[in-house]
Amino acid sequence: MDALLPAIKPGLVHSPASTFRDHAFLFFGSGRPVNNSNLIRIPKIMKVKAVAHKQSSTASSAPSIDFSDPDWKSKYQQDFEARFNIPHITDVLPDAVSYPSTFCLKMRTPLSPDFAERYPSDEEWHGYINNRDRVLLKVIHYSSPTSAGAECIDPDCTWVEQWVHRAGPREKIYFKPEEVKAAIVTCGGLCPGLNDVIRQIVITLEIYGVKKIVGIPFGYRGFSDESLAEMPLSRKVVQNVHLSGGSLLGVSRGGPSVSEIVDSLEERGINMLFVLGGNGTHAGANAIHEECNKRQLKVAIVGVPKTIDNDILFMDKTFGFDTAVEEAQRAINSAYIEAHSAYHGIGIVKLMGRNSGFIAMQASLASGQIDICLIPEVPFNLHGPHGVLSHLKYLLETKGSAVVCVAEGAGQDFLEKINATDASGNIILGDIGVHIQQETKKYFKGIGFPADVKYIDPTYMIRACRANASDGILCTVLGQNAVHGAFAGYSGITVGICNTHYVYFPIPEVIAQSKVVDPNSRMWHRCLTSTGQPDFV
Ligand SMILES: Nc1ncnc2c1ncn2[C@@H]1O[C@H](COP(=O)(O)OP(=O)(O)OP(=O)(O)O)[C@@H](O)[C@H]1O
Ligand SMILES: O=P(O)(O)OC[C@H]1O[C@](O)(CO)[C@@H](O)[C@@H]1O
Ligand SMILES: [Mg+2]
Repeated sequence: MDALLPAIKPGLVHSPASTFRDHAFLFFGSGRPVNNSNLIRIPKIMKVKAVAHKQSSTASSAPSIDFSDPDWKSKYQQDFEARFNIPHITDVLPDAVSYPSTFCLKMRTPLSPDFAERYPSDEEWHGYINNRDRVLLKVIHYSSPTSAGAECIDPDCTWVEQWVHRAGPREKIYFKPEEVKAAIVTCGGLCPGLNDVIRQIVITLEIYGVKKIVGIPFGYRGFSDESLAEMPLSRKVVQNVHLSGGSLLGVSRGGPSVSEIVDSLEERGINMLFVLGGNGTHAGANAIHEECNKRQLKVAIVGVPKTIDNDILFMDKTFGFDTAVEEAQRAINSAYIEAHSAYHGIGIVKLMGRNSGFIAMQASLASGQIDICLIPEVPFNLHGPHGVLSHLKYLLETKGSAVVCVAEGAGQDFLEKINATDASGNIILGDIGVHIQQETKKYFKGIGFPADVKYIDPTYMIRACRANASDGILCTVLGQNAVHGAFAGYSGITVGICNTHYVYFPIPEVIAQSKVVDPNSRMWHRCLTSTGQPDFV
């Protein structure tokens, strides 16, 4: 162990929970920023917007783990269990009554005479999830902090099991279907699969026996804008909505305050709210959940993470991401063909990804046509002997053409700050794609080296399409599980896929930071292997 120490750069790392529960942990590993972990070093590039600064944080005064304490591991695990505990309506309403579930897996049809009264409660086989079922959050046991991508809690990289709650239907439900008014709202930007999730939520609610289901139009705005009427939803209404992209309900950024939203929930008699959105939307959902608790309302608030950026912590992926990556292939292939067919052709493609380079990285990997992939997490120079431009010259000299894929959040330091935010408080970014295009043209003109530069920005095309099959399945499972979570009485939770299993997370844990690409991960290394690009610093 001692021999390893010089290679280890421990940093004080705040876990996502530290934002909420005054904890911090030492991180041992390669010393590079890590992500997708319960141990997070906050990278410099992180643009933490309203999500984080609207939450209270006392993390800076947090204690760290004392590894000389022989019980540190069990204390860590207890803390973890507490952090990932999922809030339940009985936490604030201890007298809330439960009922046998009306979700019956053996029911042939909701109208079948055999099962008109649902399954008898003494039925042995039921297919329900036990509340104590758990899923392992981390499945790799790194034997050393120097293992690629290692995420270690202590200097010995001790194996610490971290369990999260398994999603699915429970035997006991806390809402009588006939007393439920469920609402669905879609917020933030578009994402392939929104309609698939809406559809599955409606279908599953009906299977439980819910009759009152409505859509709130245009995101949170729909709660306050009186000109926007609720949209009644049923299996019939949503039957084919997944065949097109976008959101049946519409989306928006910004909107009313949390207390206005909860006033509106009360006025409308909504006691189940399904919130589809990204980090910002989930921050809102959690605040709505807390406000409902404060008012002692029996309301279940359940999120479904939506983002093509794939920037939500702890999840294998978010719905829409796969489709966006797939759609990006068209743009990359066009850039490749243009570049390849031109004399000294250079194709540049900009892809979405405000804080995270997942789309750019995966699209580059998938296409096999990218020579240079630039993401927000990995600093680079454009100019200078090790810069992107001189590598482009080398590529033109050796291969005759080159293709660059750049994430929208990359290289923001090169651009003048716009100092503006959108309606939700997200920082408006400068256009790195146009900047690289201009600098590339200038550079080759300056050195008198012919180069034919073509720029493609498929921005909205990669998210305004319908979900592919893989995302369609993910949306189906997430949508169904969202309803199971609400009926089971959980609130302030979100659903996710974790090591291929489906789980519930408490919302604050997944939005504490944006998930980012770990420059020390195997996946980024694979991307570098595939492109063959050098370091640009
Ligand atoms: N910290 C917050 N507290 C309460 N509401 C918030 C917060 N941050 C954002 N919201 C609200 O959530 C909604 C969506 O936020 P935002 O526009 O940031 O999209 P998002 O959910 O992060 O999705 P995307 O990935 O498309 O950006 C907006 O209506 C916004 O007002
Ligand atoms: O133009 P809009 O709708 O604000 O959305 C743009 C943003 O949406 C996202 O796709 C998802 O958050 C970001 O990558 C991008 O910056
Ligand atoms: Mg966001």
